[in-house]
Amino acid sequence: MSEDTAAPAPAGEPTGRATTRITVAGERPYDVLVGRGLLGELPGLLGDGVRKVLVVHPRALRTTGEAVQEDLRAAGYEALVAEVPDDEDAKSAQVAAFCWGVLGQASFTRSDAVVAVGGGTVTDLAGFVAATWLRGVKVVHVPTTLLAMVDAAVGGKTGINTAEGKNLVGAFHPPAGVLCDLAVLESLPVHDLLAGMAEVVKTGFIADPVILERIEADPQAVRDPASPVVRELVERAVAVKADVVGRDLRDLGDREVLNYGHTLGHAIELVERFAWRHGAAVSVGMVFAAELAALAGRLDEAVVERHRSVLGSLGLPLTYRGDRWSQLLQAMGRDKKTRGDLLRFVVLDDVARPTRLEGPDPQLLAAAYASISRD
Ligand SMILES: NC(=O)c1ccc[n+]([C@@H]2O[C@H](COP(=O)([O-])OP(=O)(O)OC[C@H]3O[C@@H](n4cnc5c(N)ncnc54)[C@H](O)[C@@H]3O)[C@@H](O)[C@H]2O)c1
Ligand SMILES: O=C(O)C(=O)C[C@@H](O)[C@H](O)[C@H](O)COP(=O)(O)O
Ligand SMILES: [Zn+2]
Repeated sequence: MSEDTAAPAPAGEPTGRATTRITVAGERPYDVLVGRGLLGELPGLLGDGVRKVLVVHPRALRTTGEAVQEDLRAAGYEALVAEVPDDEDAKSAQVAAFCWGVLGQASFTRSDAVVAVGGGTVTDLAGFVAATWLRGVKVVHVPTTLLAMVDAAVGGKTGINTAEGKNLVGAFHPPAGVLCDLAVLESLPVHDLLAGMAEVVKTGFIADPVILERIEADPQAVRDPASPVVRELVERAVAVKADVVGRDLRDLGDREVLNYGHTLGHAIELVERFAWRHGAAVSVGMVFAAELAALAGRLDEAVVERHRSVLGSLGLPLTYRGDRWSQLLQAMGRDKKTRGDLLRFVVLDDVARPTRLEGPDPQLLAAAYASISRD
């Protein structure tokens, strides 16, 4: 992680700190910038040779999307916008086809680019559109939710949902750069900020316990997007993600740890027909994974309780409906970590010691579920 002064925070900004630059290694390394007032950095991340840019934004962020379009036009680009539905409705084959139509009508070539302005649903969709248009054009992400800054915009996993489940269609397509402008978090509803904190907590449990200590020290401070602790948490979580995806872009081994809590989490999202925020479902999924590891004799009960206390202090859910177990089991069978009939879970041996649990006994699974289920 390094600091630079390329885009100093405008006068009056609360932190007054320079921009932090976290480089993600890989075939084409790229930078994640964290700071305030970063939009001027967009042309630098787009790089040379780009003439046309499609700005993809959700309905709720029309003003922001159009402002980015205007900035790009002022910088000499031919900029278009594609407005997509809010929330998970953006991640569908129909919406991807709509974006391909816009790119086709405007004759986008391989040297042109896509810019995603939005939460994780929009970075996933726009990344997938960029991965598939002409078999791959540049994408730059401008994440506008905490979750997208710390997780979805970094690492090149892109995708859409199908009727059968989350992210079942997608591609690995790393961005050319990521701009995390913390000022945009100030309009984010607090429940969305806290949903993003679930993925921050995830990186704490799998790799960086200081994240957990910061939240435990002052759970109220993390509800204020202008607080220095939120910036530190963003930087720490991005650093964990950058390290993991820099070693294993294609999810062939190490990267699976980023799926902690997601086996049950994704199943809950499907059963809830995507009415739950991703982060909320992952919160329950992490408590489940912790209970499973404890029942398997791998994790101390104290660490299980630490899951409940950290996630609970953020107002995140810890339980789910007892009457949905068979539906959840069926959905978990389609998780990407499953091999044949063998369910596989990321579990912890301890904090920052992630491992895998393969093919757990069905009775163990049911017992772990009983410990998180409610009427
Ligand atoms: N590709 C990955 O590695 C990865 C990682 C984690 C999550 N994800 C995906 O990310 C998605 C969840 O992302 P999310 O939680 O950001 O949800 P989201 O994209 O649905 O955004 C949440 C809501 O906030 C609104 N919003 C966004 N920015 C705002 C702002 N600055 N001010 C006010 N409102 C704003 C959006 O319109 C939406 O209604 C899921 O589909 C999940 O699967 C992907
Ligand atoms: O980047 C990853 O790898 C992750 O698993 C991060 C998760 O937070 C994210 O939700 C991801 O989209 C899940 O991927 P999937 O492969 O289970 O669909
Ligand atoms: Zn996730």
